[in-house]
Amino acid sequence: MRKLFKSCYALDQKCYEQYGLNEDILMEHAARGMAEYIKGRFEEGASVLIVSGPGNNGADGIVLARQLFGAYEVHLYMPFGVKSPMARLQLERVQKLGISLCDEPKEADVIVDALFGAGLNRRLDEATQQLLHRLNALNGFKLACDVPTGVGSDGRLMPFAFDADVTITMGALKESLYLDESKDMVGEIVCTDLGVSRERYEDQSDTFVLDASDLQLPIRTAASTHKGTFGHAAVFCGEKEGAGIIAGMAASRFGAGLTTLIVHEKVSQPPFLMHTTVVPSSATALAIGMGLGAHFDQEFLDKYVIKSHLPIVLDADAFYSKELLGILEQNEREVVITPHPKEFSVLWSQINGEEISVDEIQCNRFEMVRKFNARYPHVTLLLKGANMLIMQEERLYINPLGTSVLSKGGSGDVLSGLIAALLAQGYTGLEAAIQGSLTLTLAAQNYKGASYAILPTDLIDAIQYLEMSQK
Ligand SMILES: NC(=O)C1=CN([C@@H]2O[C@H](COP(=O)(O)OP(=O)(O)OC[C@H]3O[C@@H](n4cnc5c(N)ncnc54)[C@H](OP(=O)(O)O)[C@@H]3O)[C@@H](O)[C@H]2O)[C@@H](O)CC1
Ligand SMILES: Nc1ncnc2c1ncn2[C@@H]1O[C@H](COP(=O)(O)OP(=O)(O)O)[C@@H](O)[C@H]1O
Repeated sequence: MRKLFKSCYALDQKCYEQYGLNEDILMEHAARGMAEYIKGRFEEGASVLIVSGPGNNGADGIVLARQLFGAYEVHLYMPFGVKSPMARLQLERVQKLGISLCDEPKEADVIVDALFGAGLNRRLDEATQQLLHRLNALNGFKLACDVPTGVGSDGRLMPFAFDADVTITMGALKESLYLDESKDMVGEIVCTDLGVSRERYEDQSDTFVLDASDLQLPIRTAASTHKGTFGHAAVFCGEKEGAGIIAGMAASRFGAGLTTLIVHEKVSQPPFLMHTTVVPSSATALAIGMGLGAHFDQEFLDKYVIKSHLPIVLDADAFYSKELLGILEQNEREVVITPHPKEFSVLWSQINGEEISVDEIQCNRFEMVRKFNARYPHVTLLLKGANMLIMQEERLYINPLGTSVLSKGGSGDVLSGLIAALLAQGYTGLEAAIQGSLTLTLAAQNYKGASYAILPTDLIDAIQYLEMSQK
């Protein structure tokens, strides 16, 4: 897993004050990171259009032009002139080298966006939007310097943004690159160092990006075991019984020794799942909310869910029930909640009486998750989305490994089942949420069918092969 930062301003300051570096050195390395990437992908002689803005993001682009000039066919386009002292200095240097500016953007093998980076501080005007439109329409490979123009430092997408194939980000990873809204624009994210190693550049952080290598499957190592060794997941099956059945199948596939569906009446579950009308005394974890509706009366929920001490996953319809949300106050219990943004909006209104739209949540995903955590630090919140956010006790993890393959009814039910399986096997809420989410996304990546075709059962099937694909 890698550290993530809101902004790199303080980290740059540390380079100046503690390591005696200066802007010039940092910039030279920023550009070198981009140059190395281009050299690794494109033969000498390839054409590179660099579109530079007036600030230090533009200055990075000008330095790149200098570093590539001679070996590559460099076109430097600077539609807004220079404003920052570093941009002015870098422009003087390239002019001495004989690089002249071009009058308009033109097709090239590589298109570099160095218009605005971390300093974007207001809406892009019409002319800049038009320019981005033109750049996005070019066929060349698109590289964004630090942050694609149009992705604000708070992660909000302007009406228009550069559509990068790769973003070479400077020094450390930034939160703005990992908002759902940015996911289509940033492309691959590559972090380059700025003259000191990543370890020396970065400070403490309580925010992390998860990698595939963080996956730890519930692999069985002991030999003298029986099914009770691996816990008993009890999954509530409500009005839409399919949701509970999918979650139960995922729980069984992910290693719960036993899985029981809690039902009112017989459901058409697969033969390896049991069903009962009460929670079995051997249960070690509960999952409730998927397709629940108003299936169980309050007395039943009170007895078997709210007054239970068992670790629990709350999902979907659970967020519409003030009584079930009372579980959030149970400080001694392992509680994982897995809302998607609409459910988070409902949850927020239930716990705070404050209405917040899905759009507002999506623009402020990190902030909203942190606000929730400030109130319920012991609860593990997993906010679903293109990049899932997971937070407990002031530590925030982001899983960027999901794909649109997962945008299909039932994927979230699989996730609840995976988390319930791990809770049943004794994982903490945080570990269960992290590992369940990694498993869901990696199973989706391993799916070999067409991107539109997956079924929740395909995801569940893919889980059995993760162990082999990890080796
Ligand atoms: N230690 C360092 O400094 C390092 C910095 N590095 C690089 O510097 C980048 C940050 O540079 P930066 O701070 O100069 O900001 P940048 O993104 O160029 O934008 C500011 C300029 O844009 C303008 N402007 C803003 N919004 C606008 C809008 N909507 N529409 C129009 N104009 C707008 C703004 O104008 P003003 O507000 O002053 O009127 C100002 O002129 C960073 O992303 C990285 O690439 C690396 O080299 C590593 C070391
Ligand atoms: N485009 C996407 N990229 C990454 N993950 C996605 C994408 N679309 C959906 N997901 C993931 O799939 C799951 C869908 O959950 P949810 O909407 O609750 O489904 P359901 O309730 O129908 O089972 C979530 O974990 C979400 O993060």
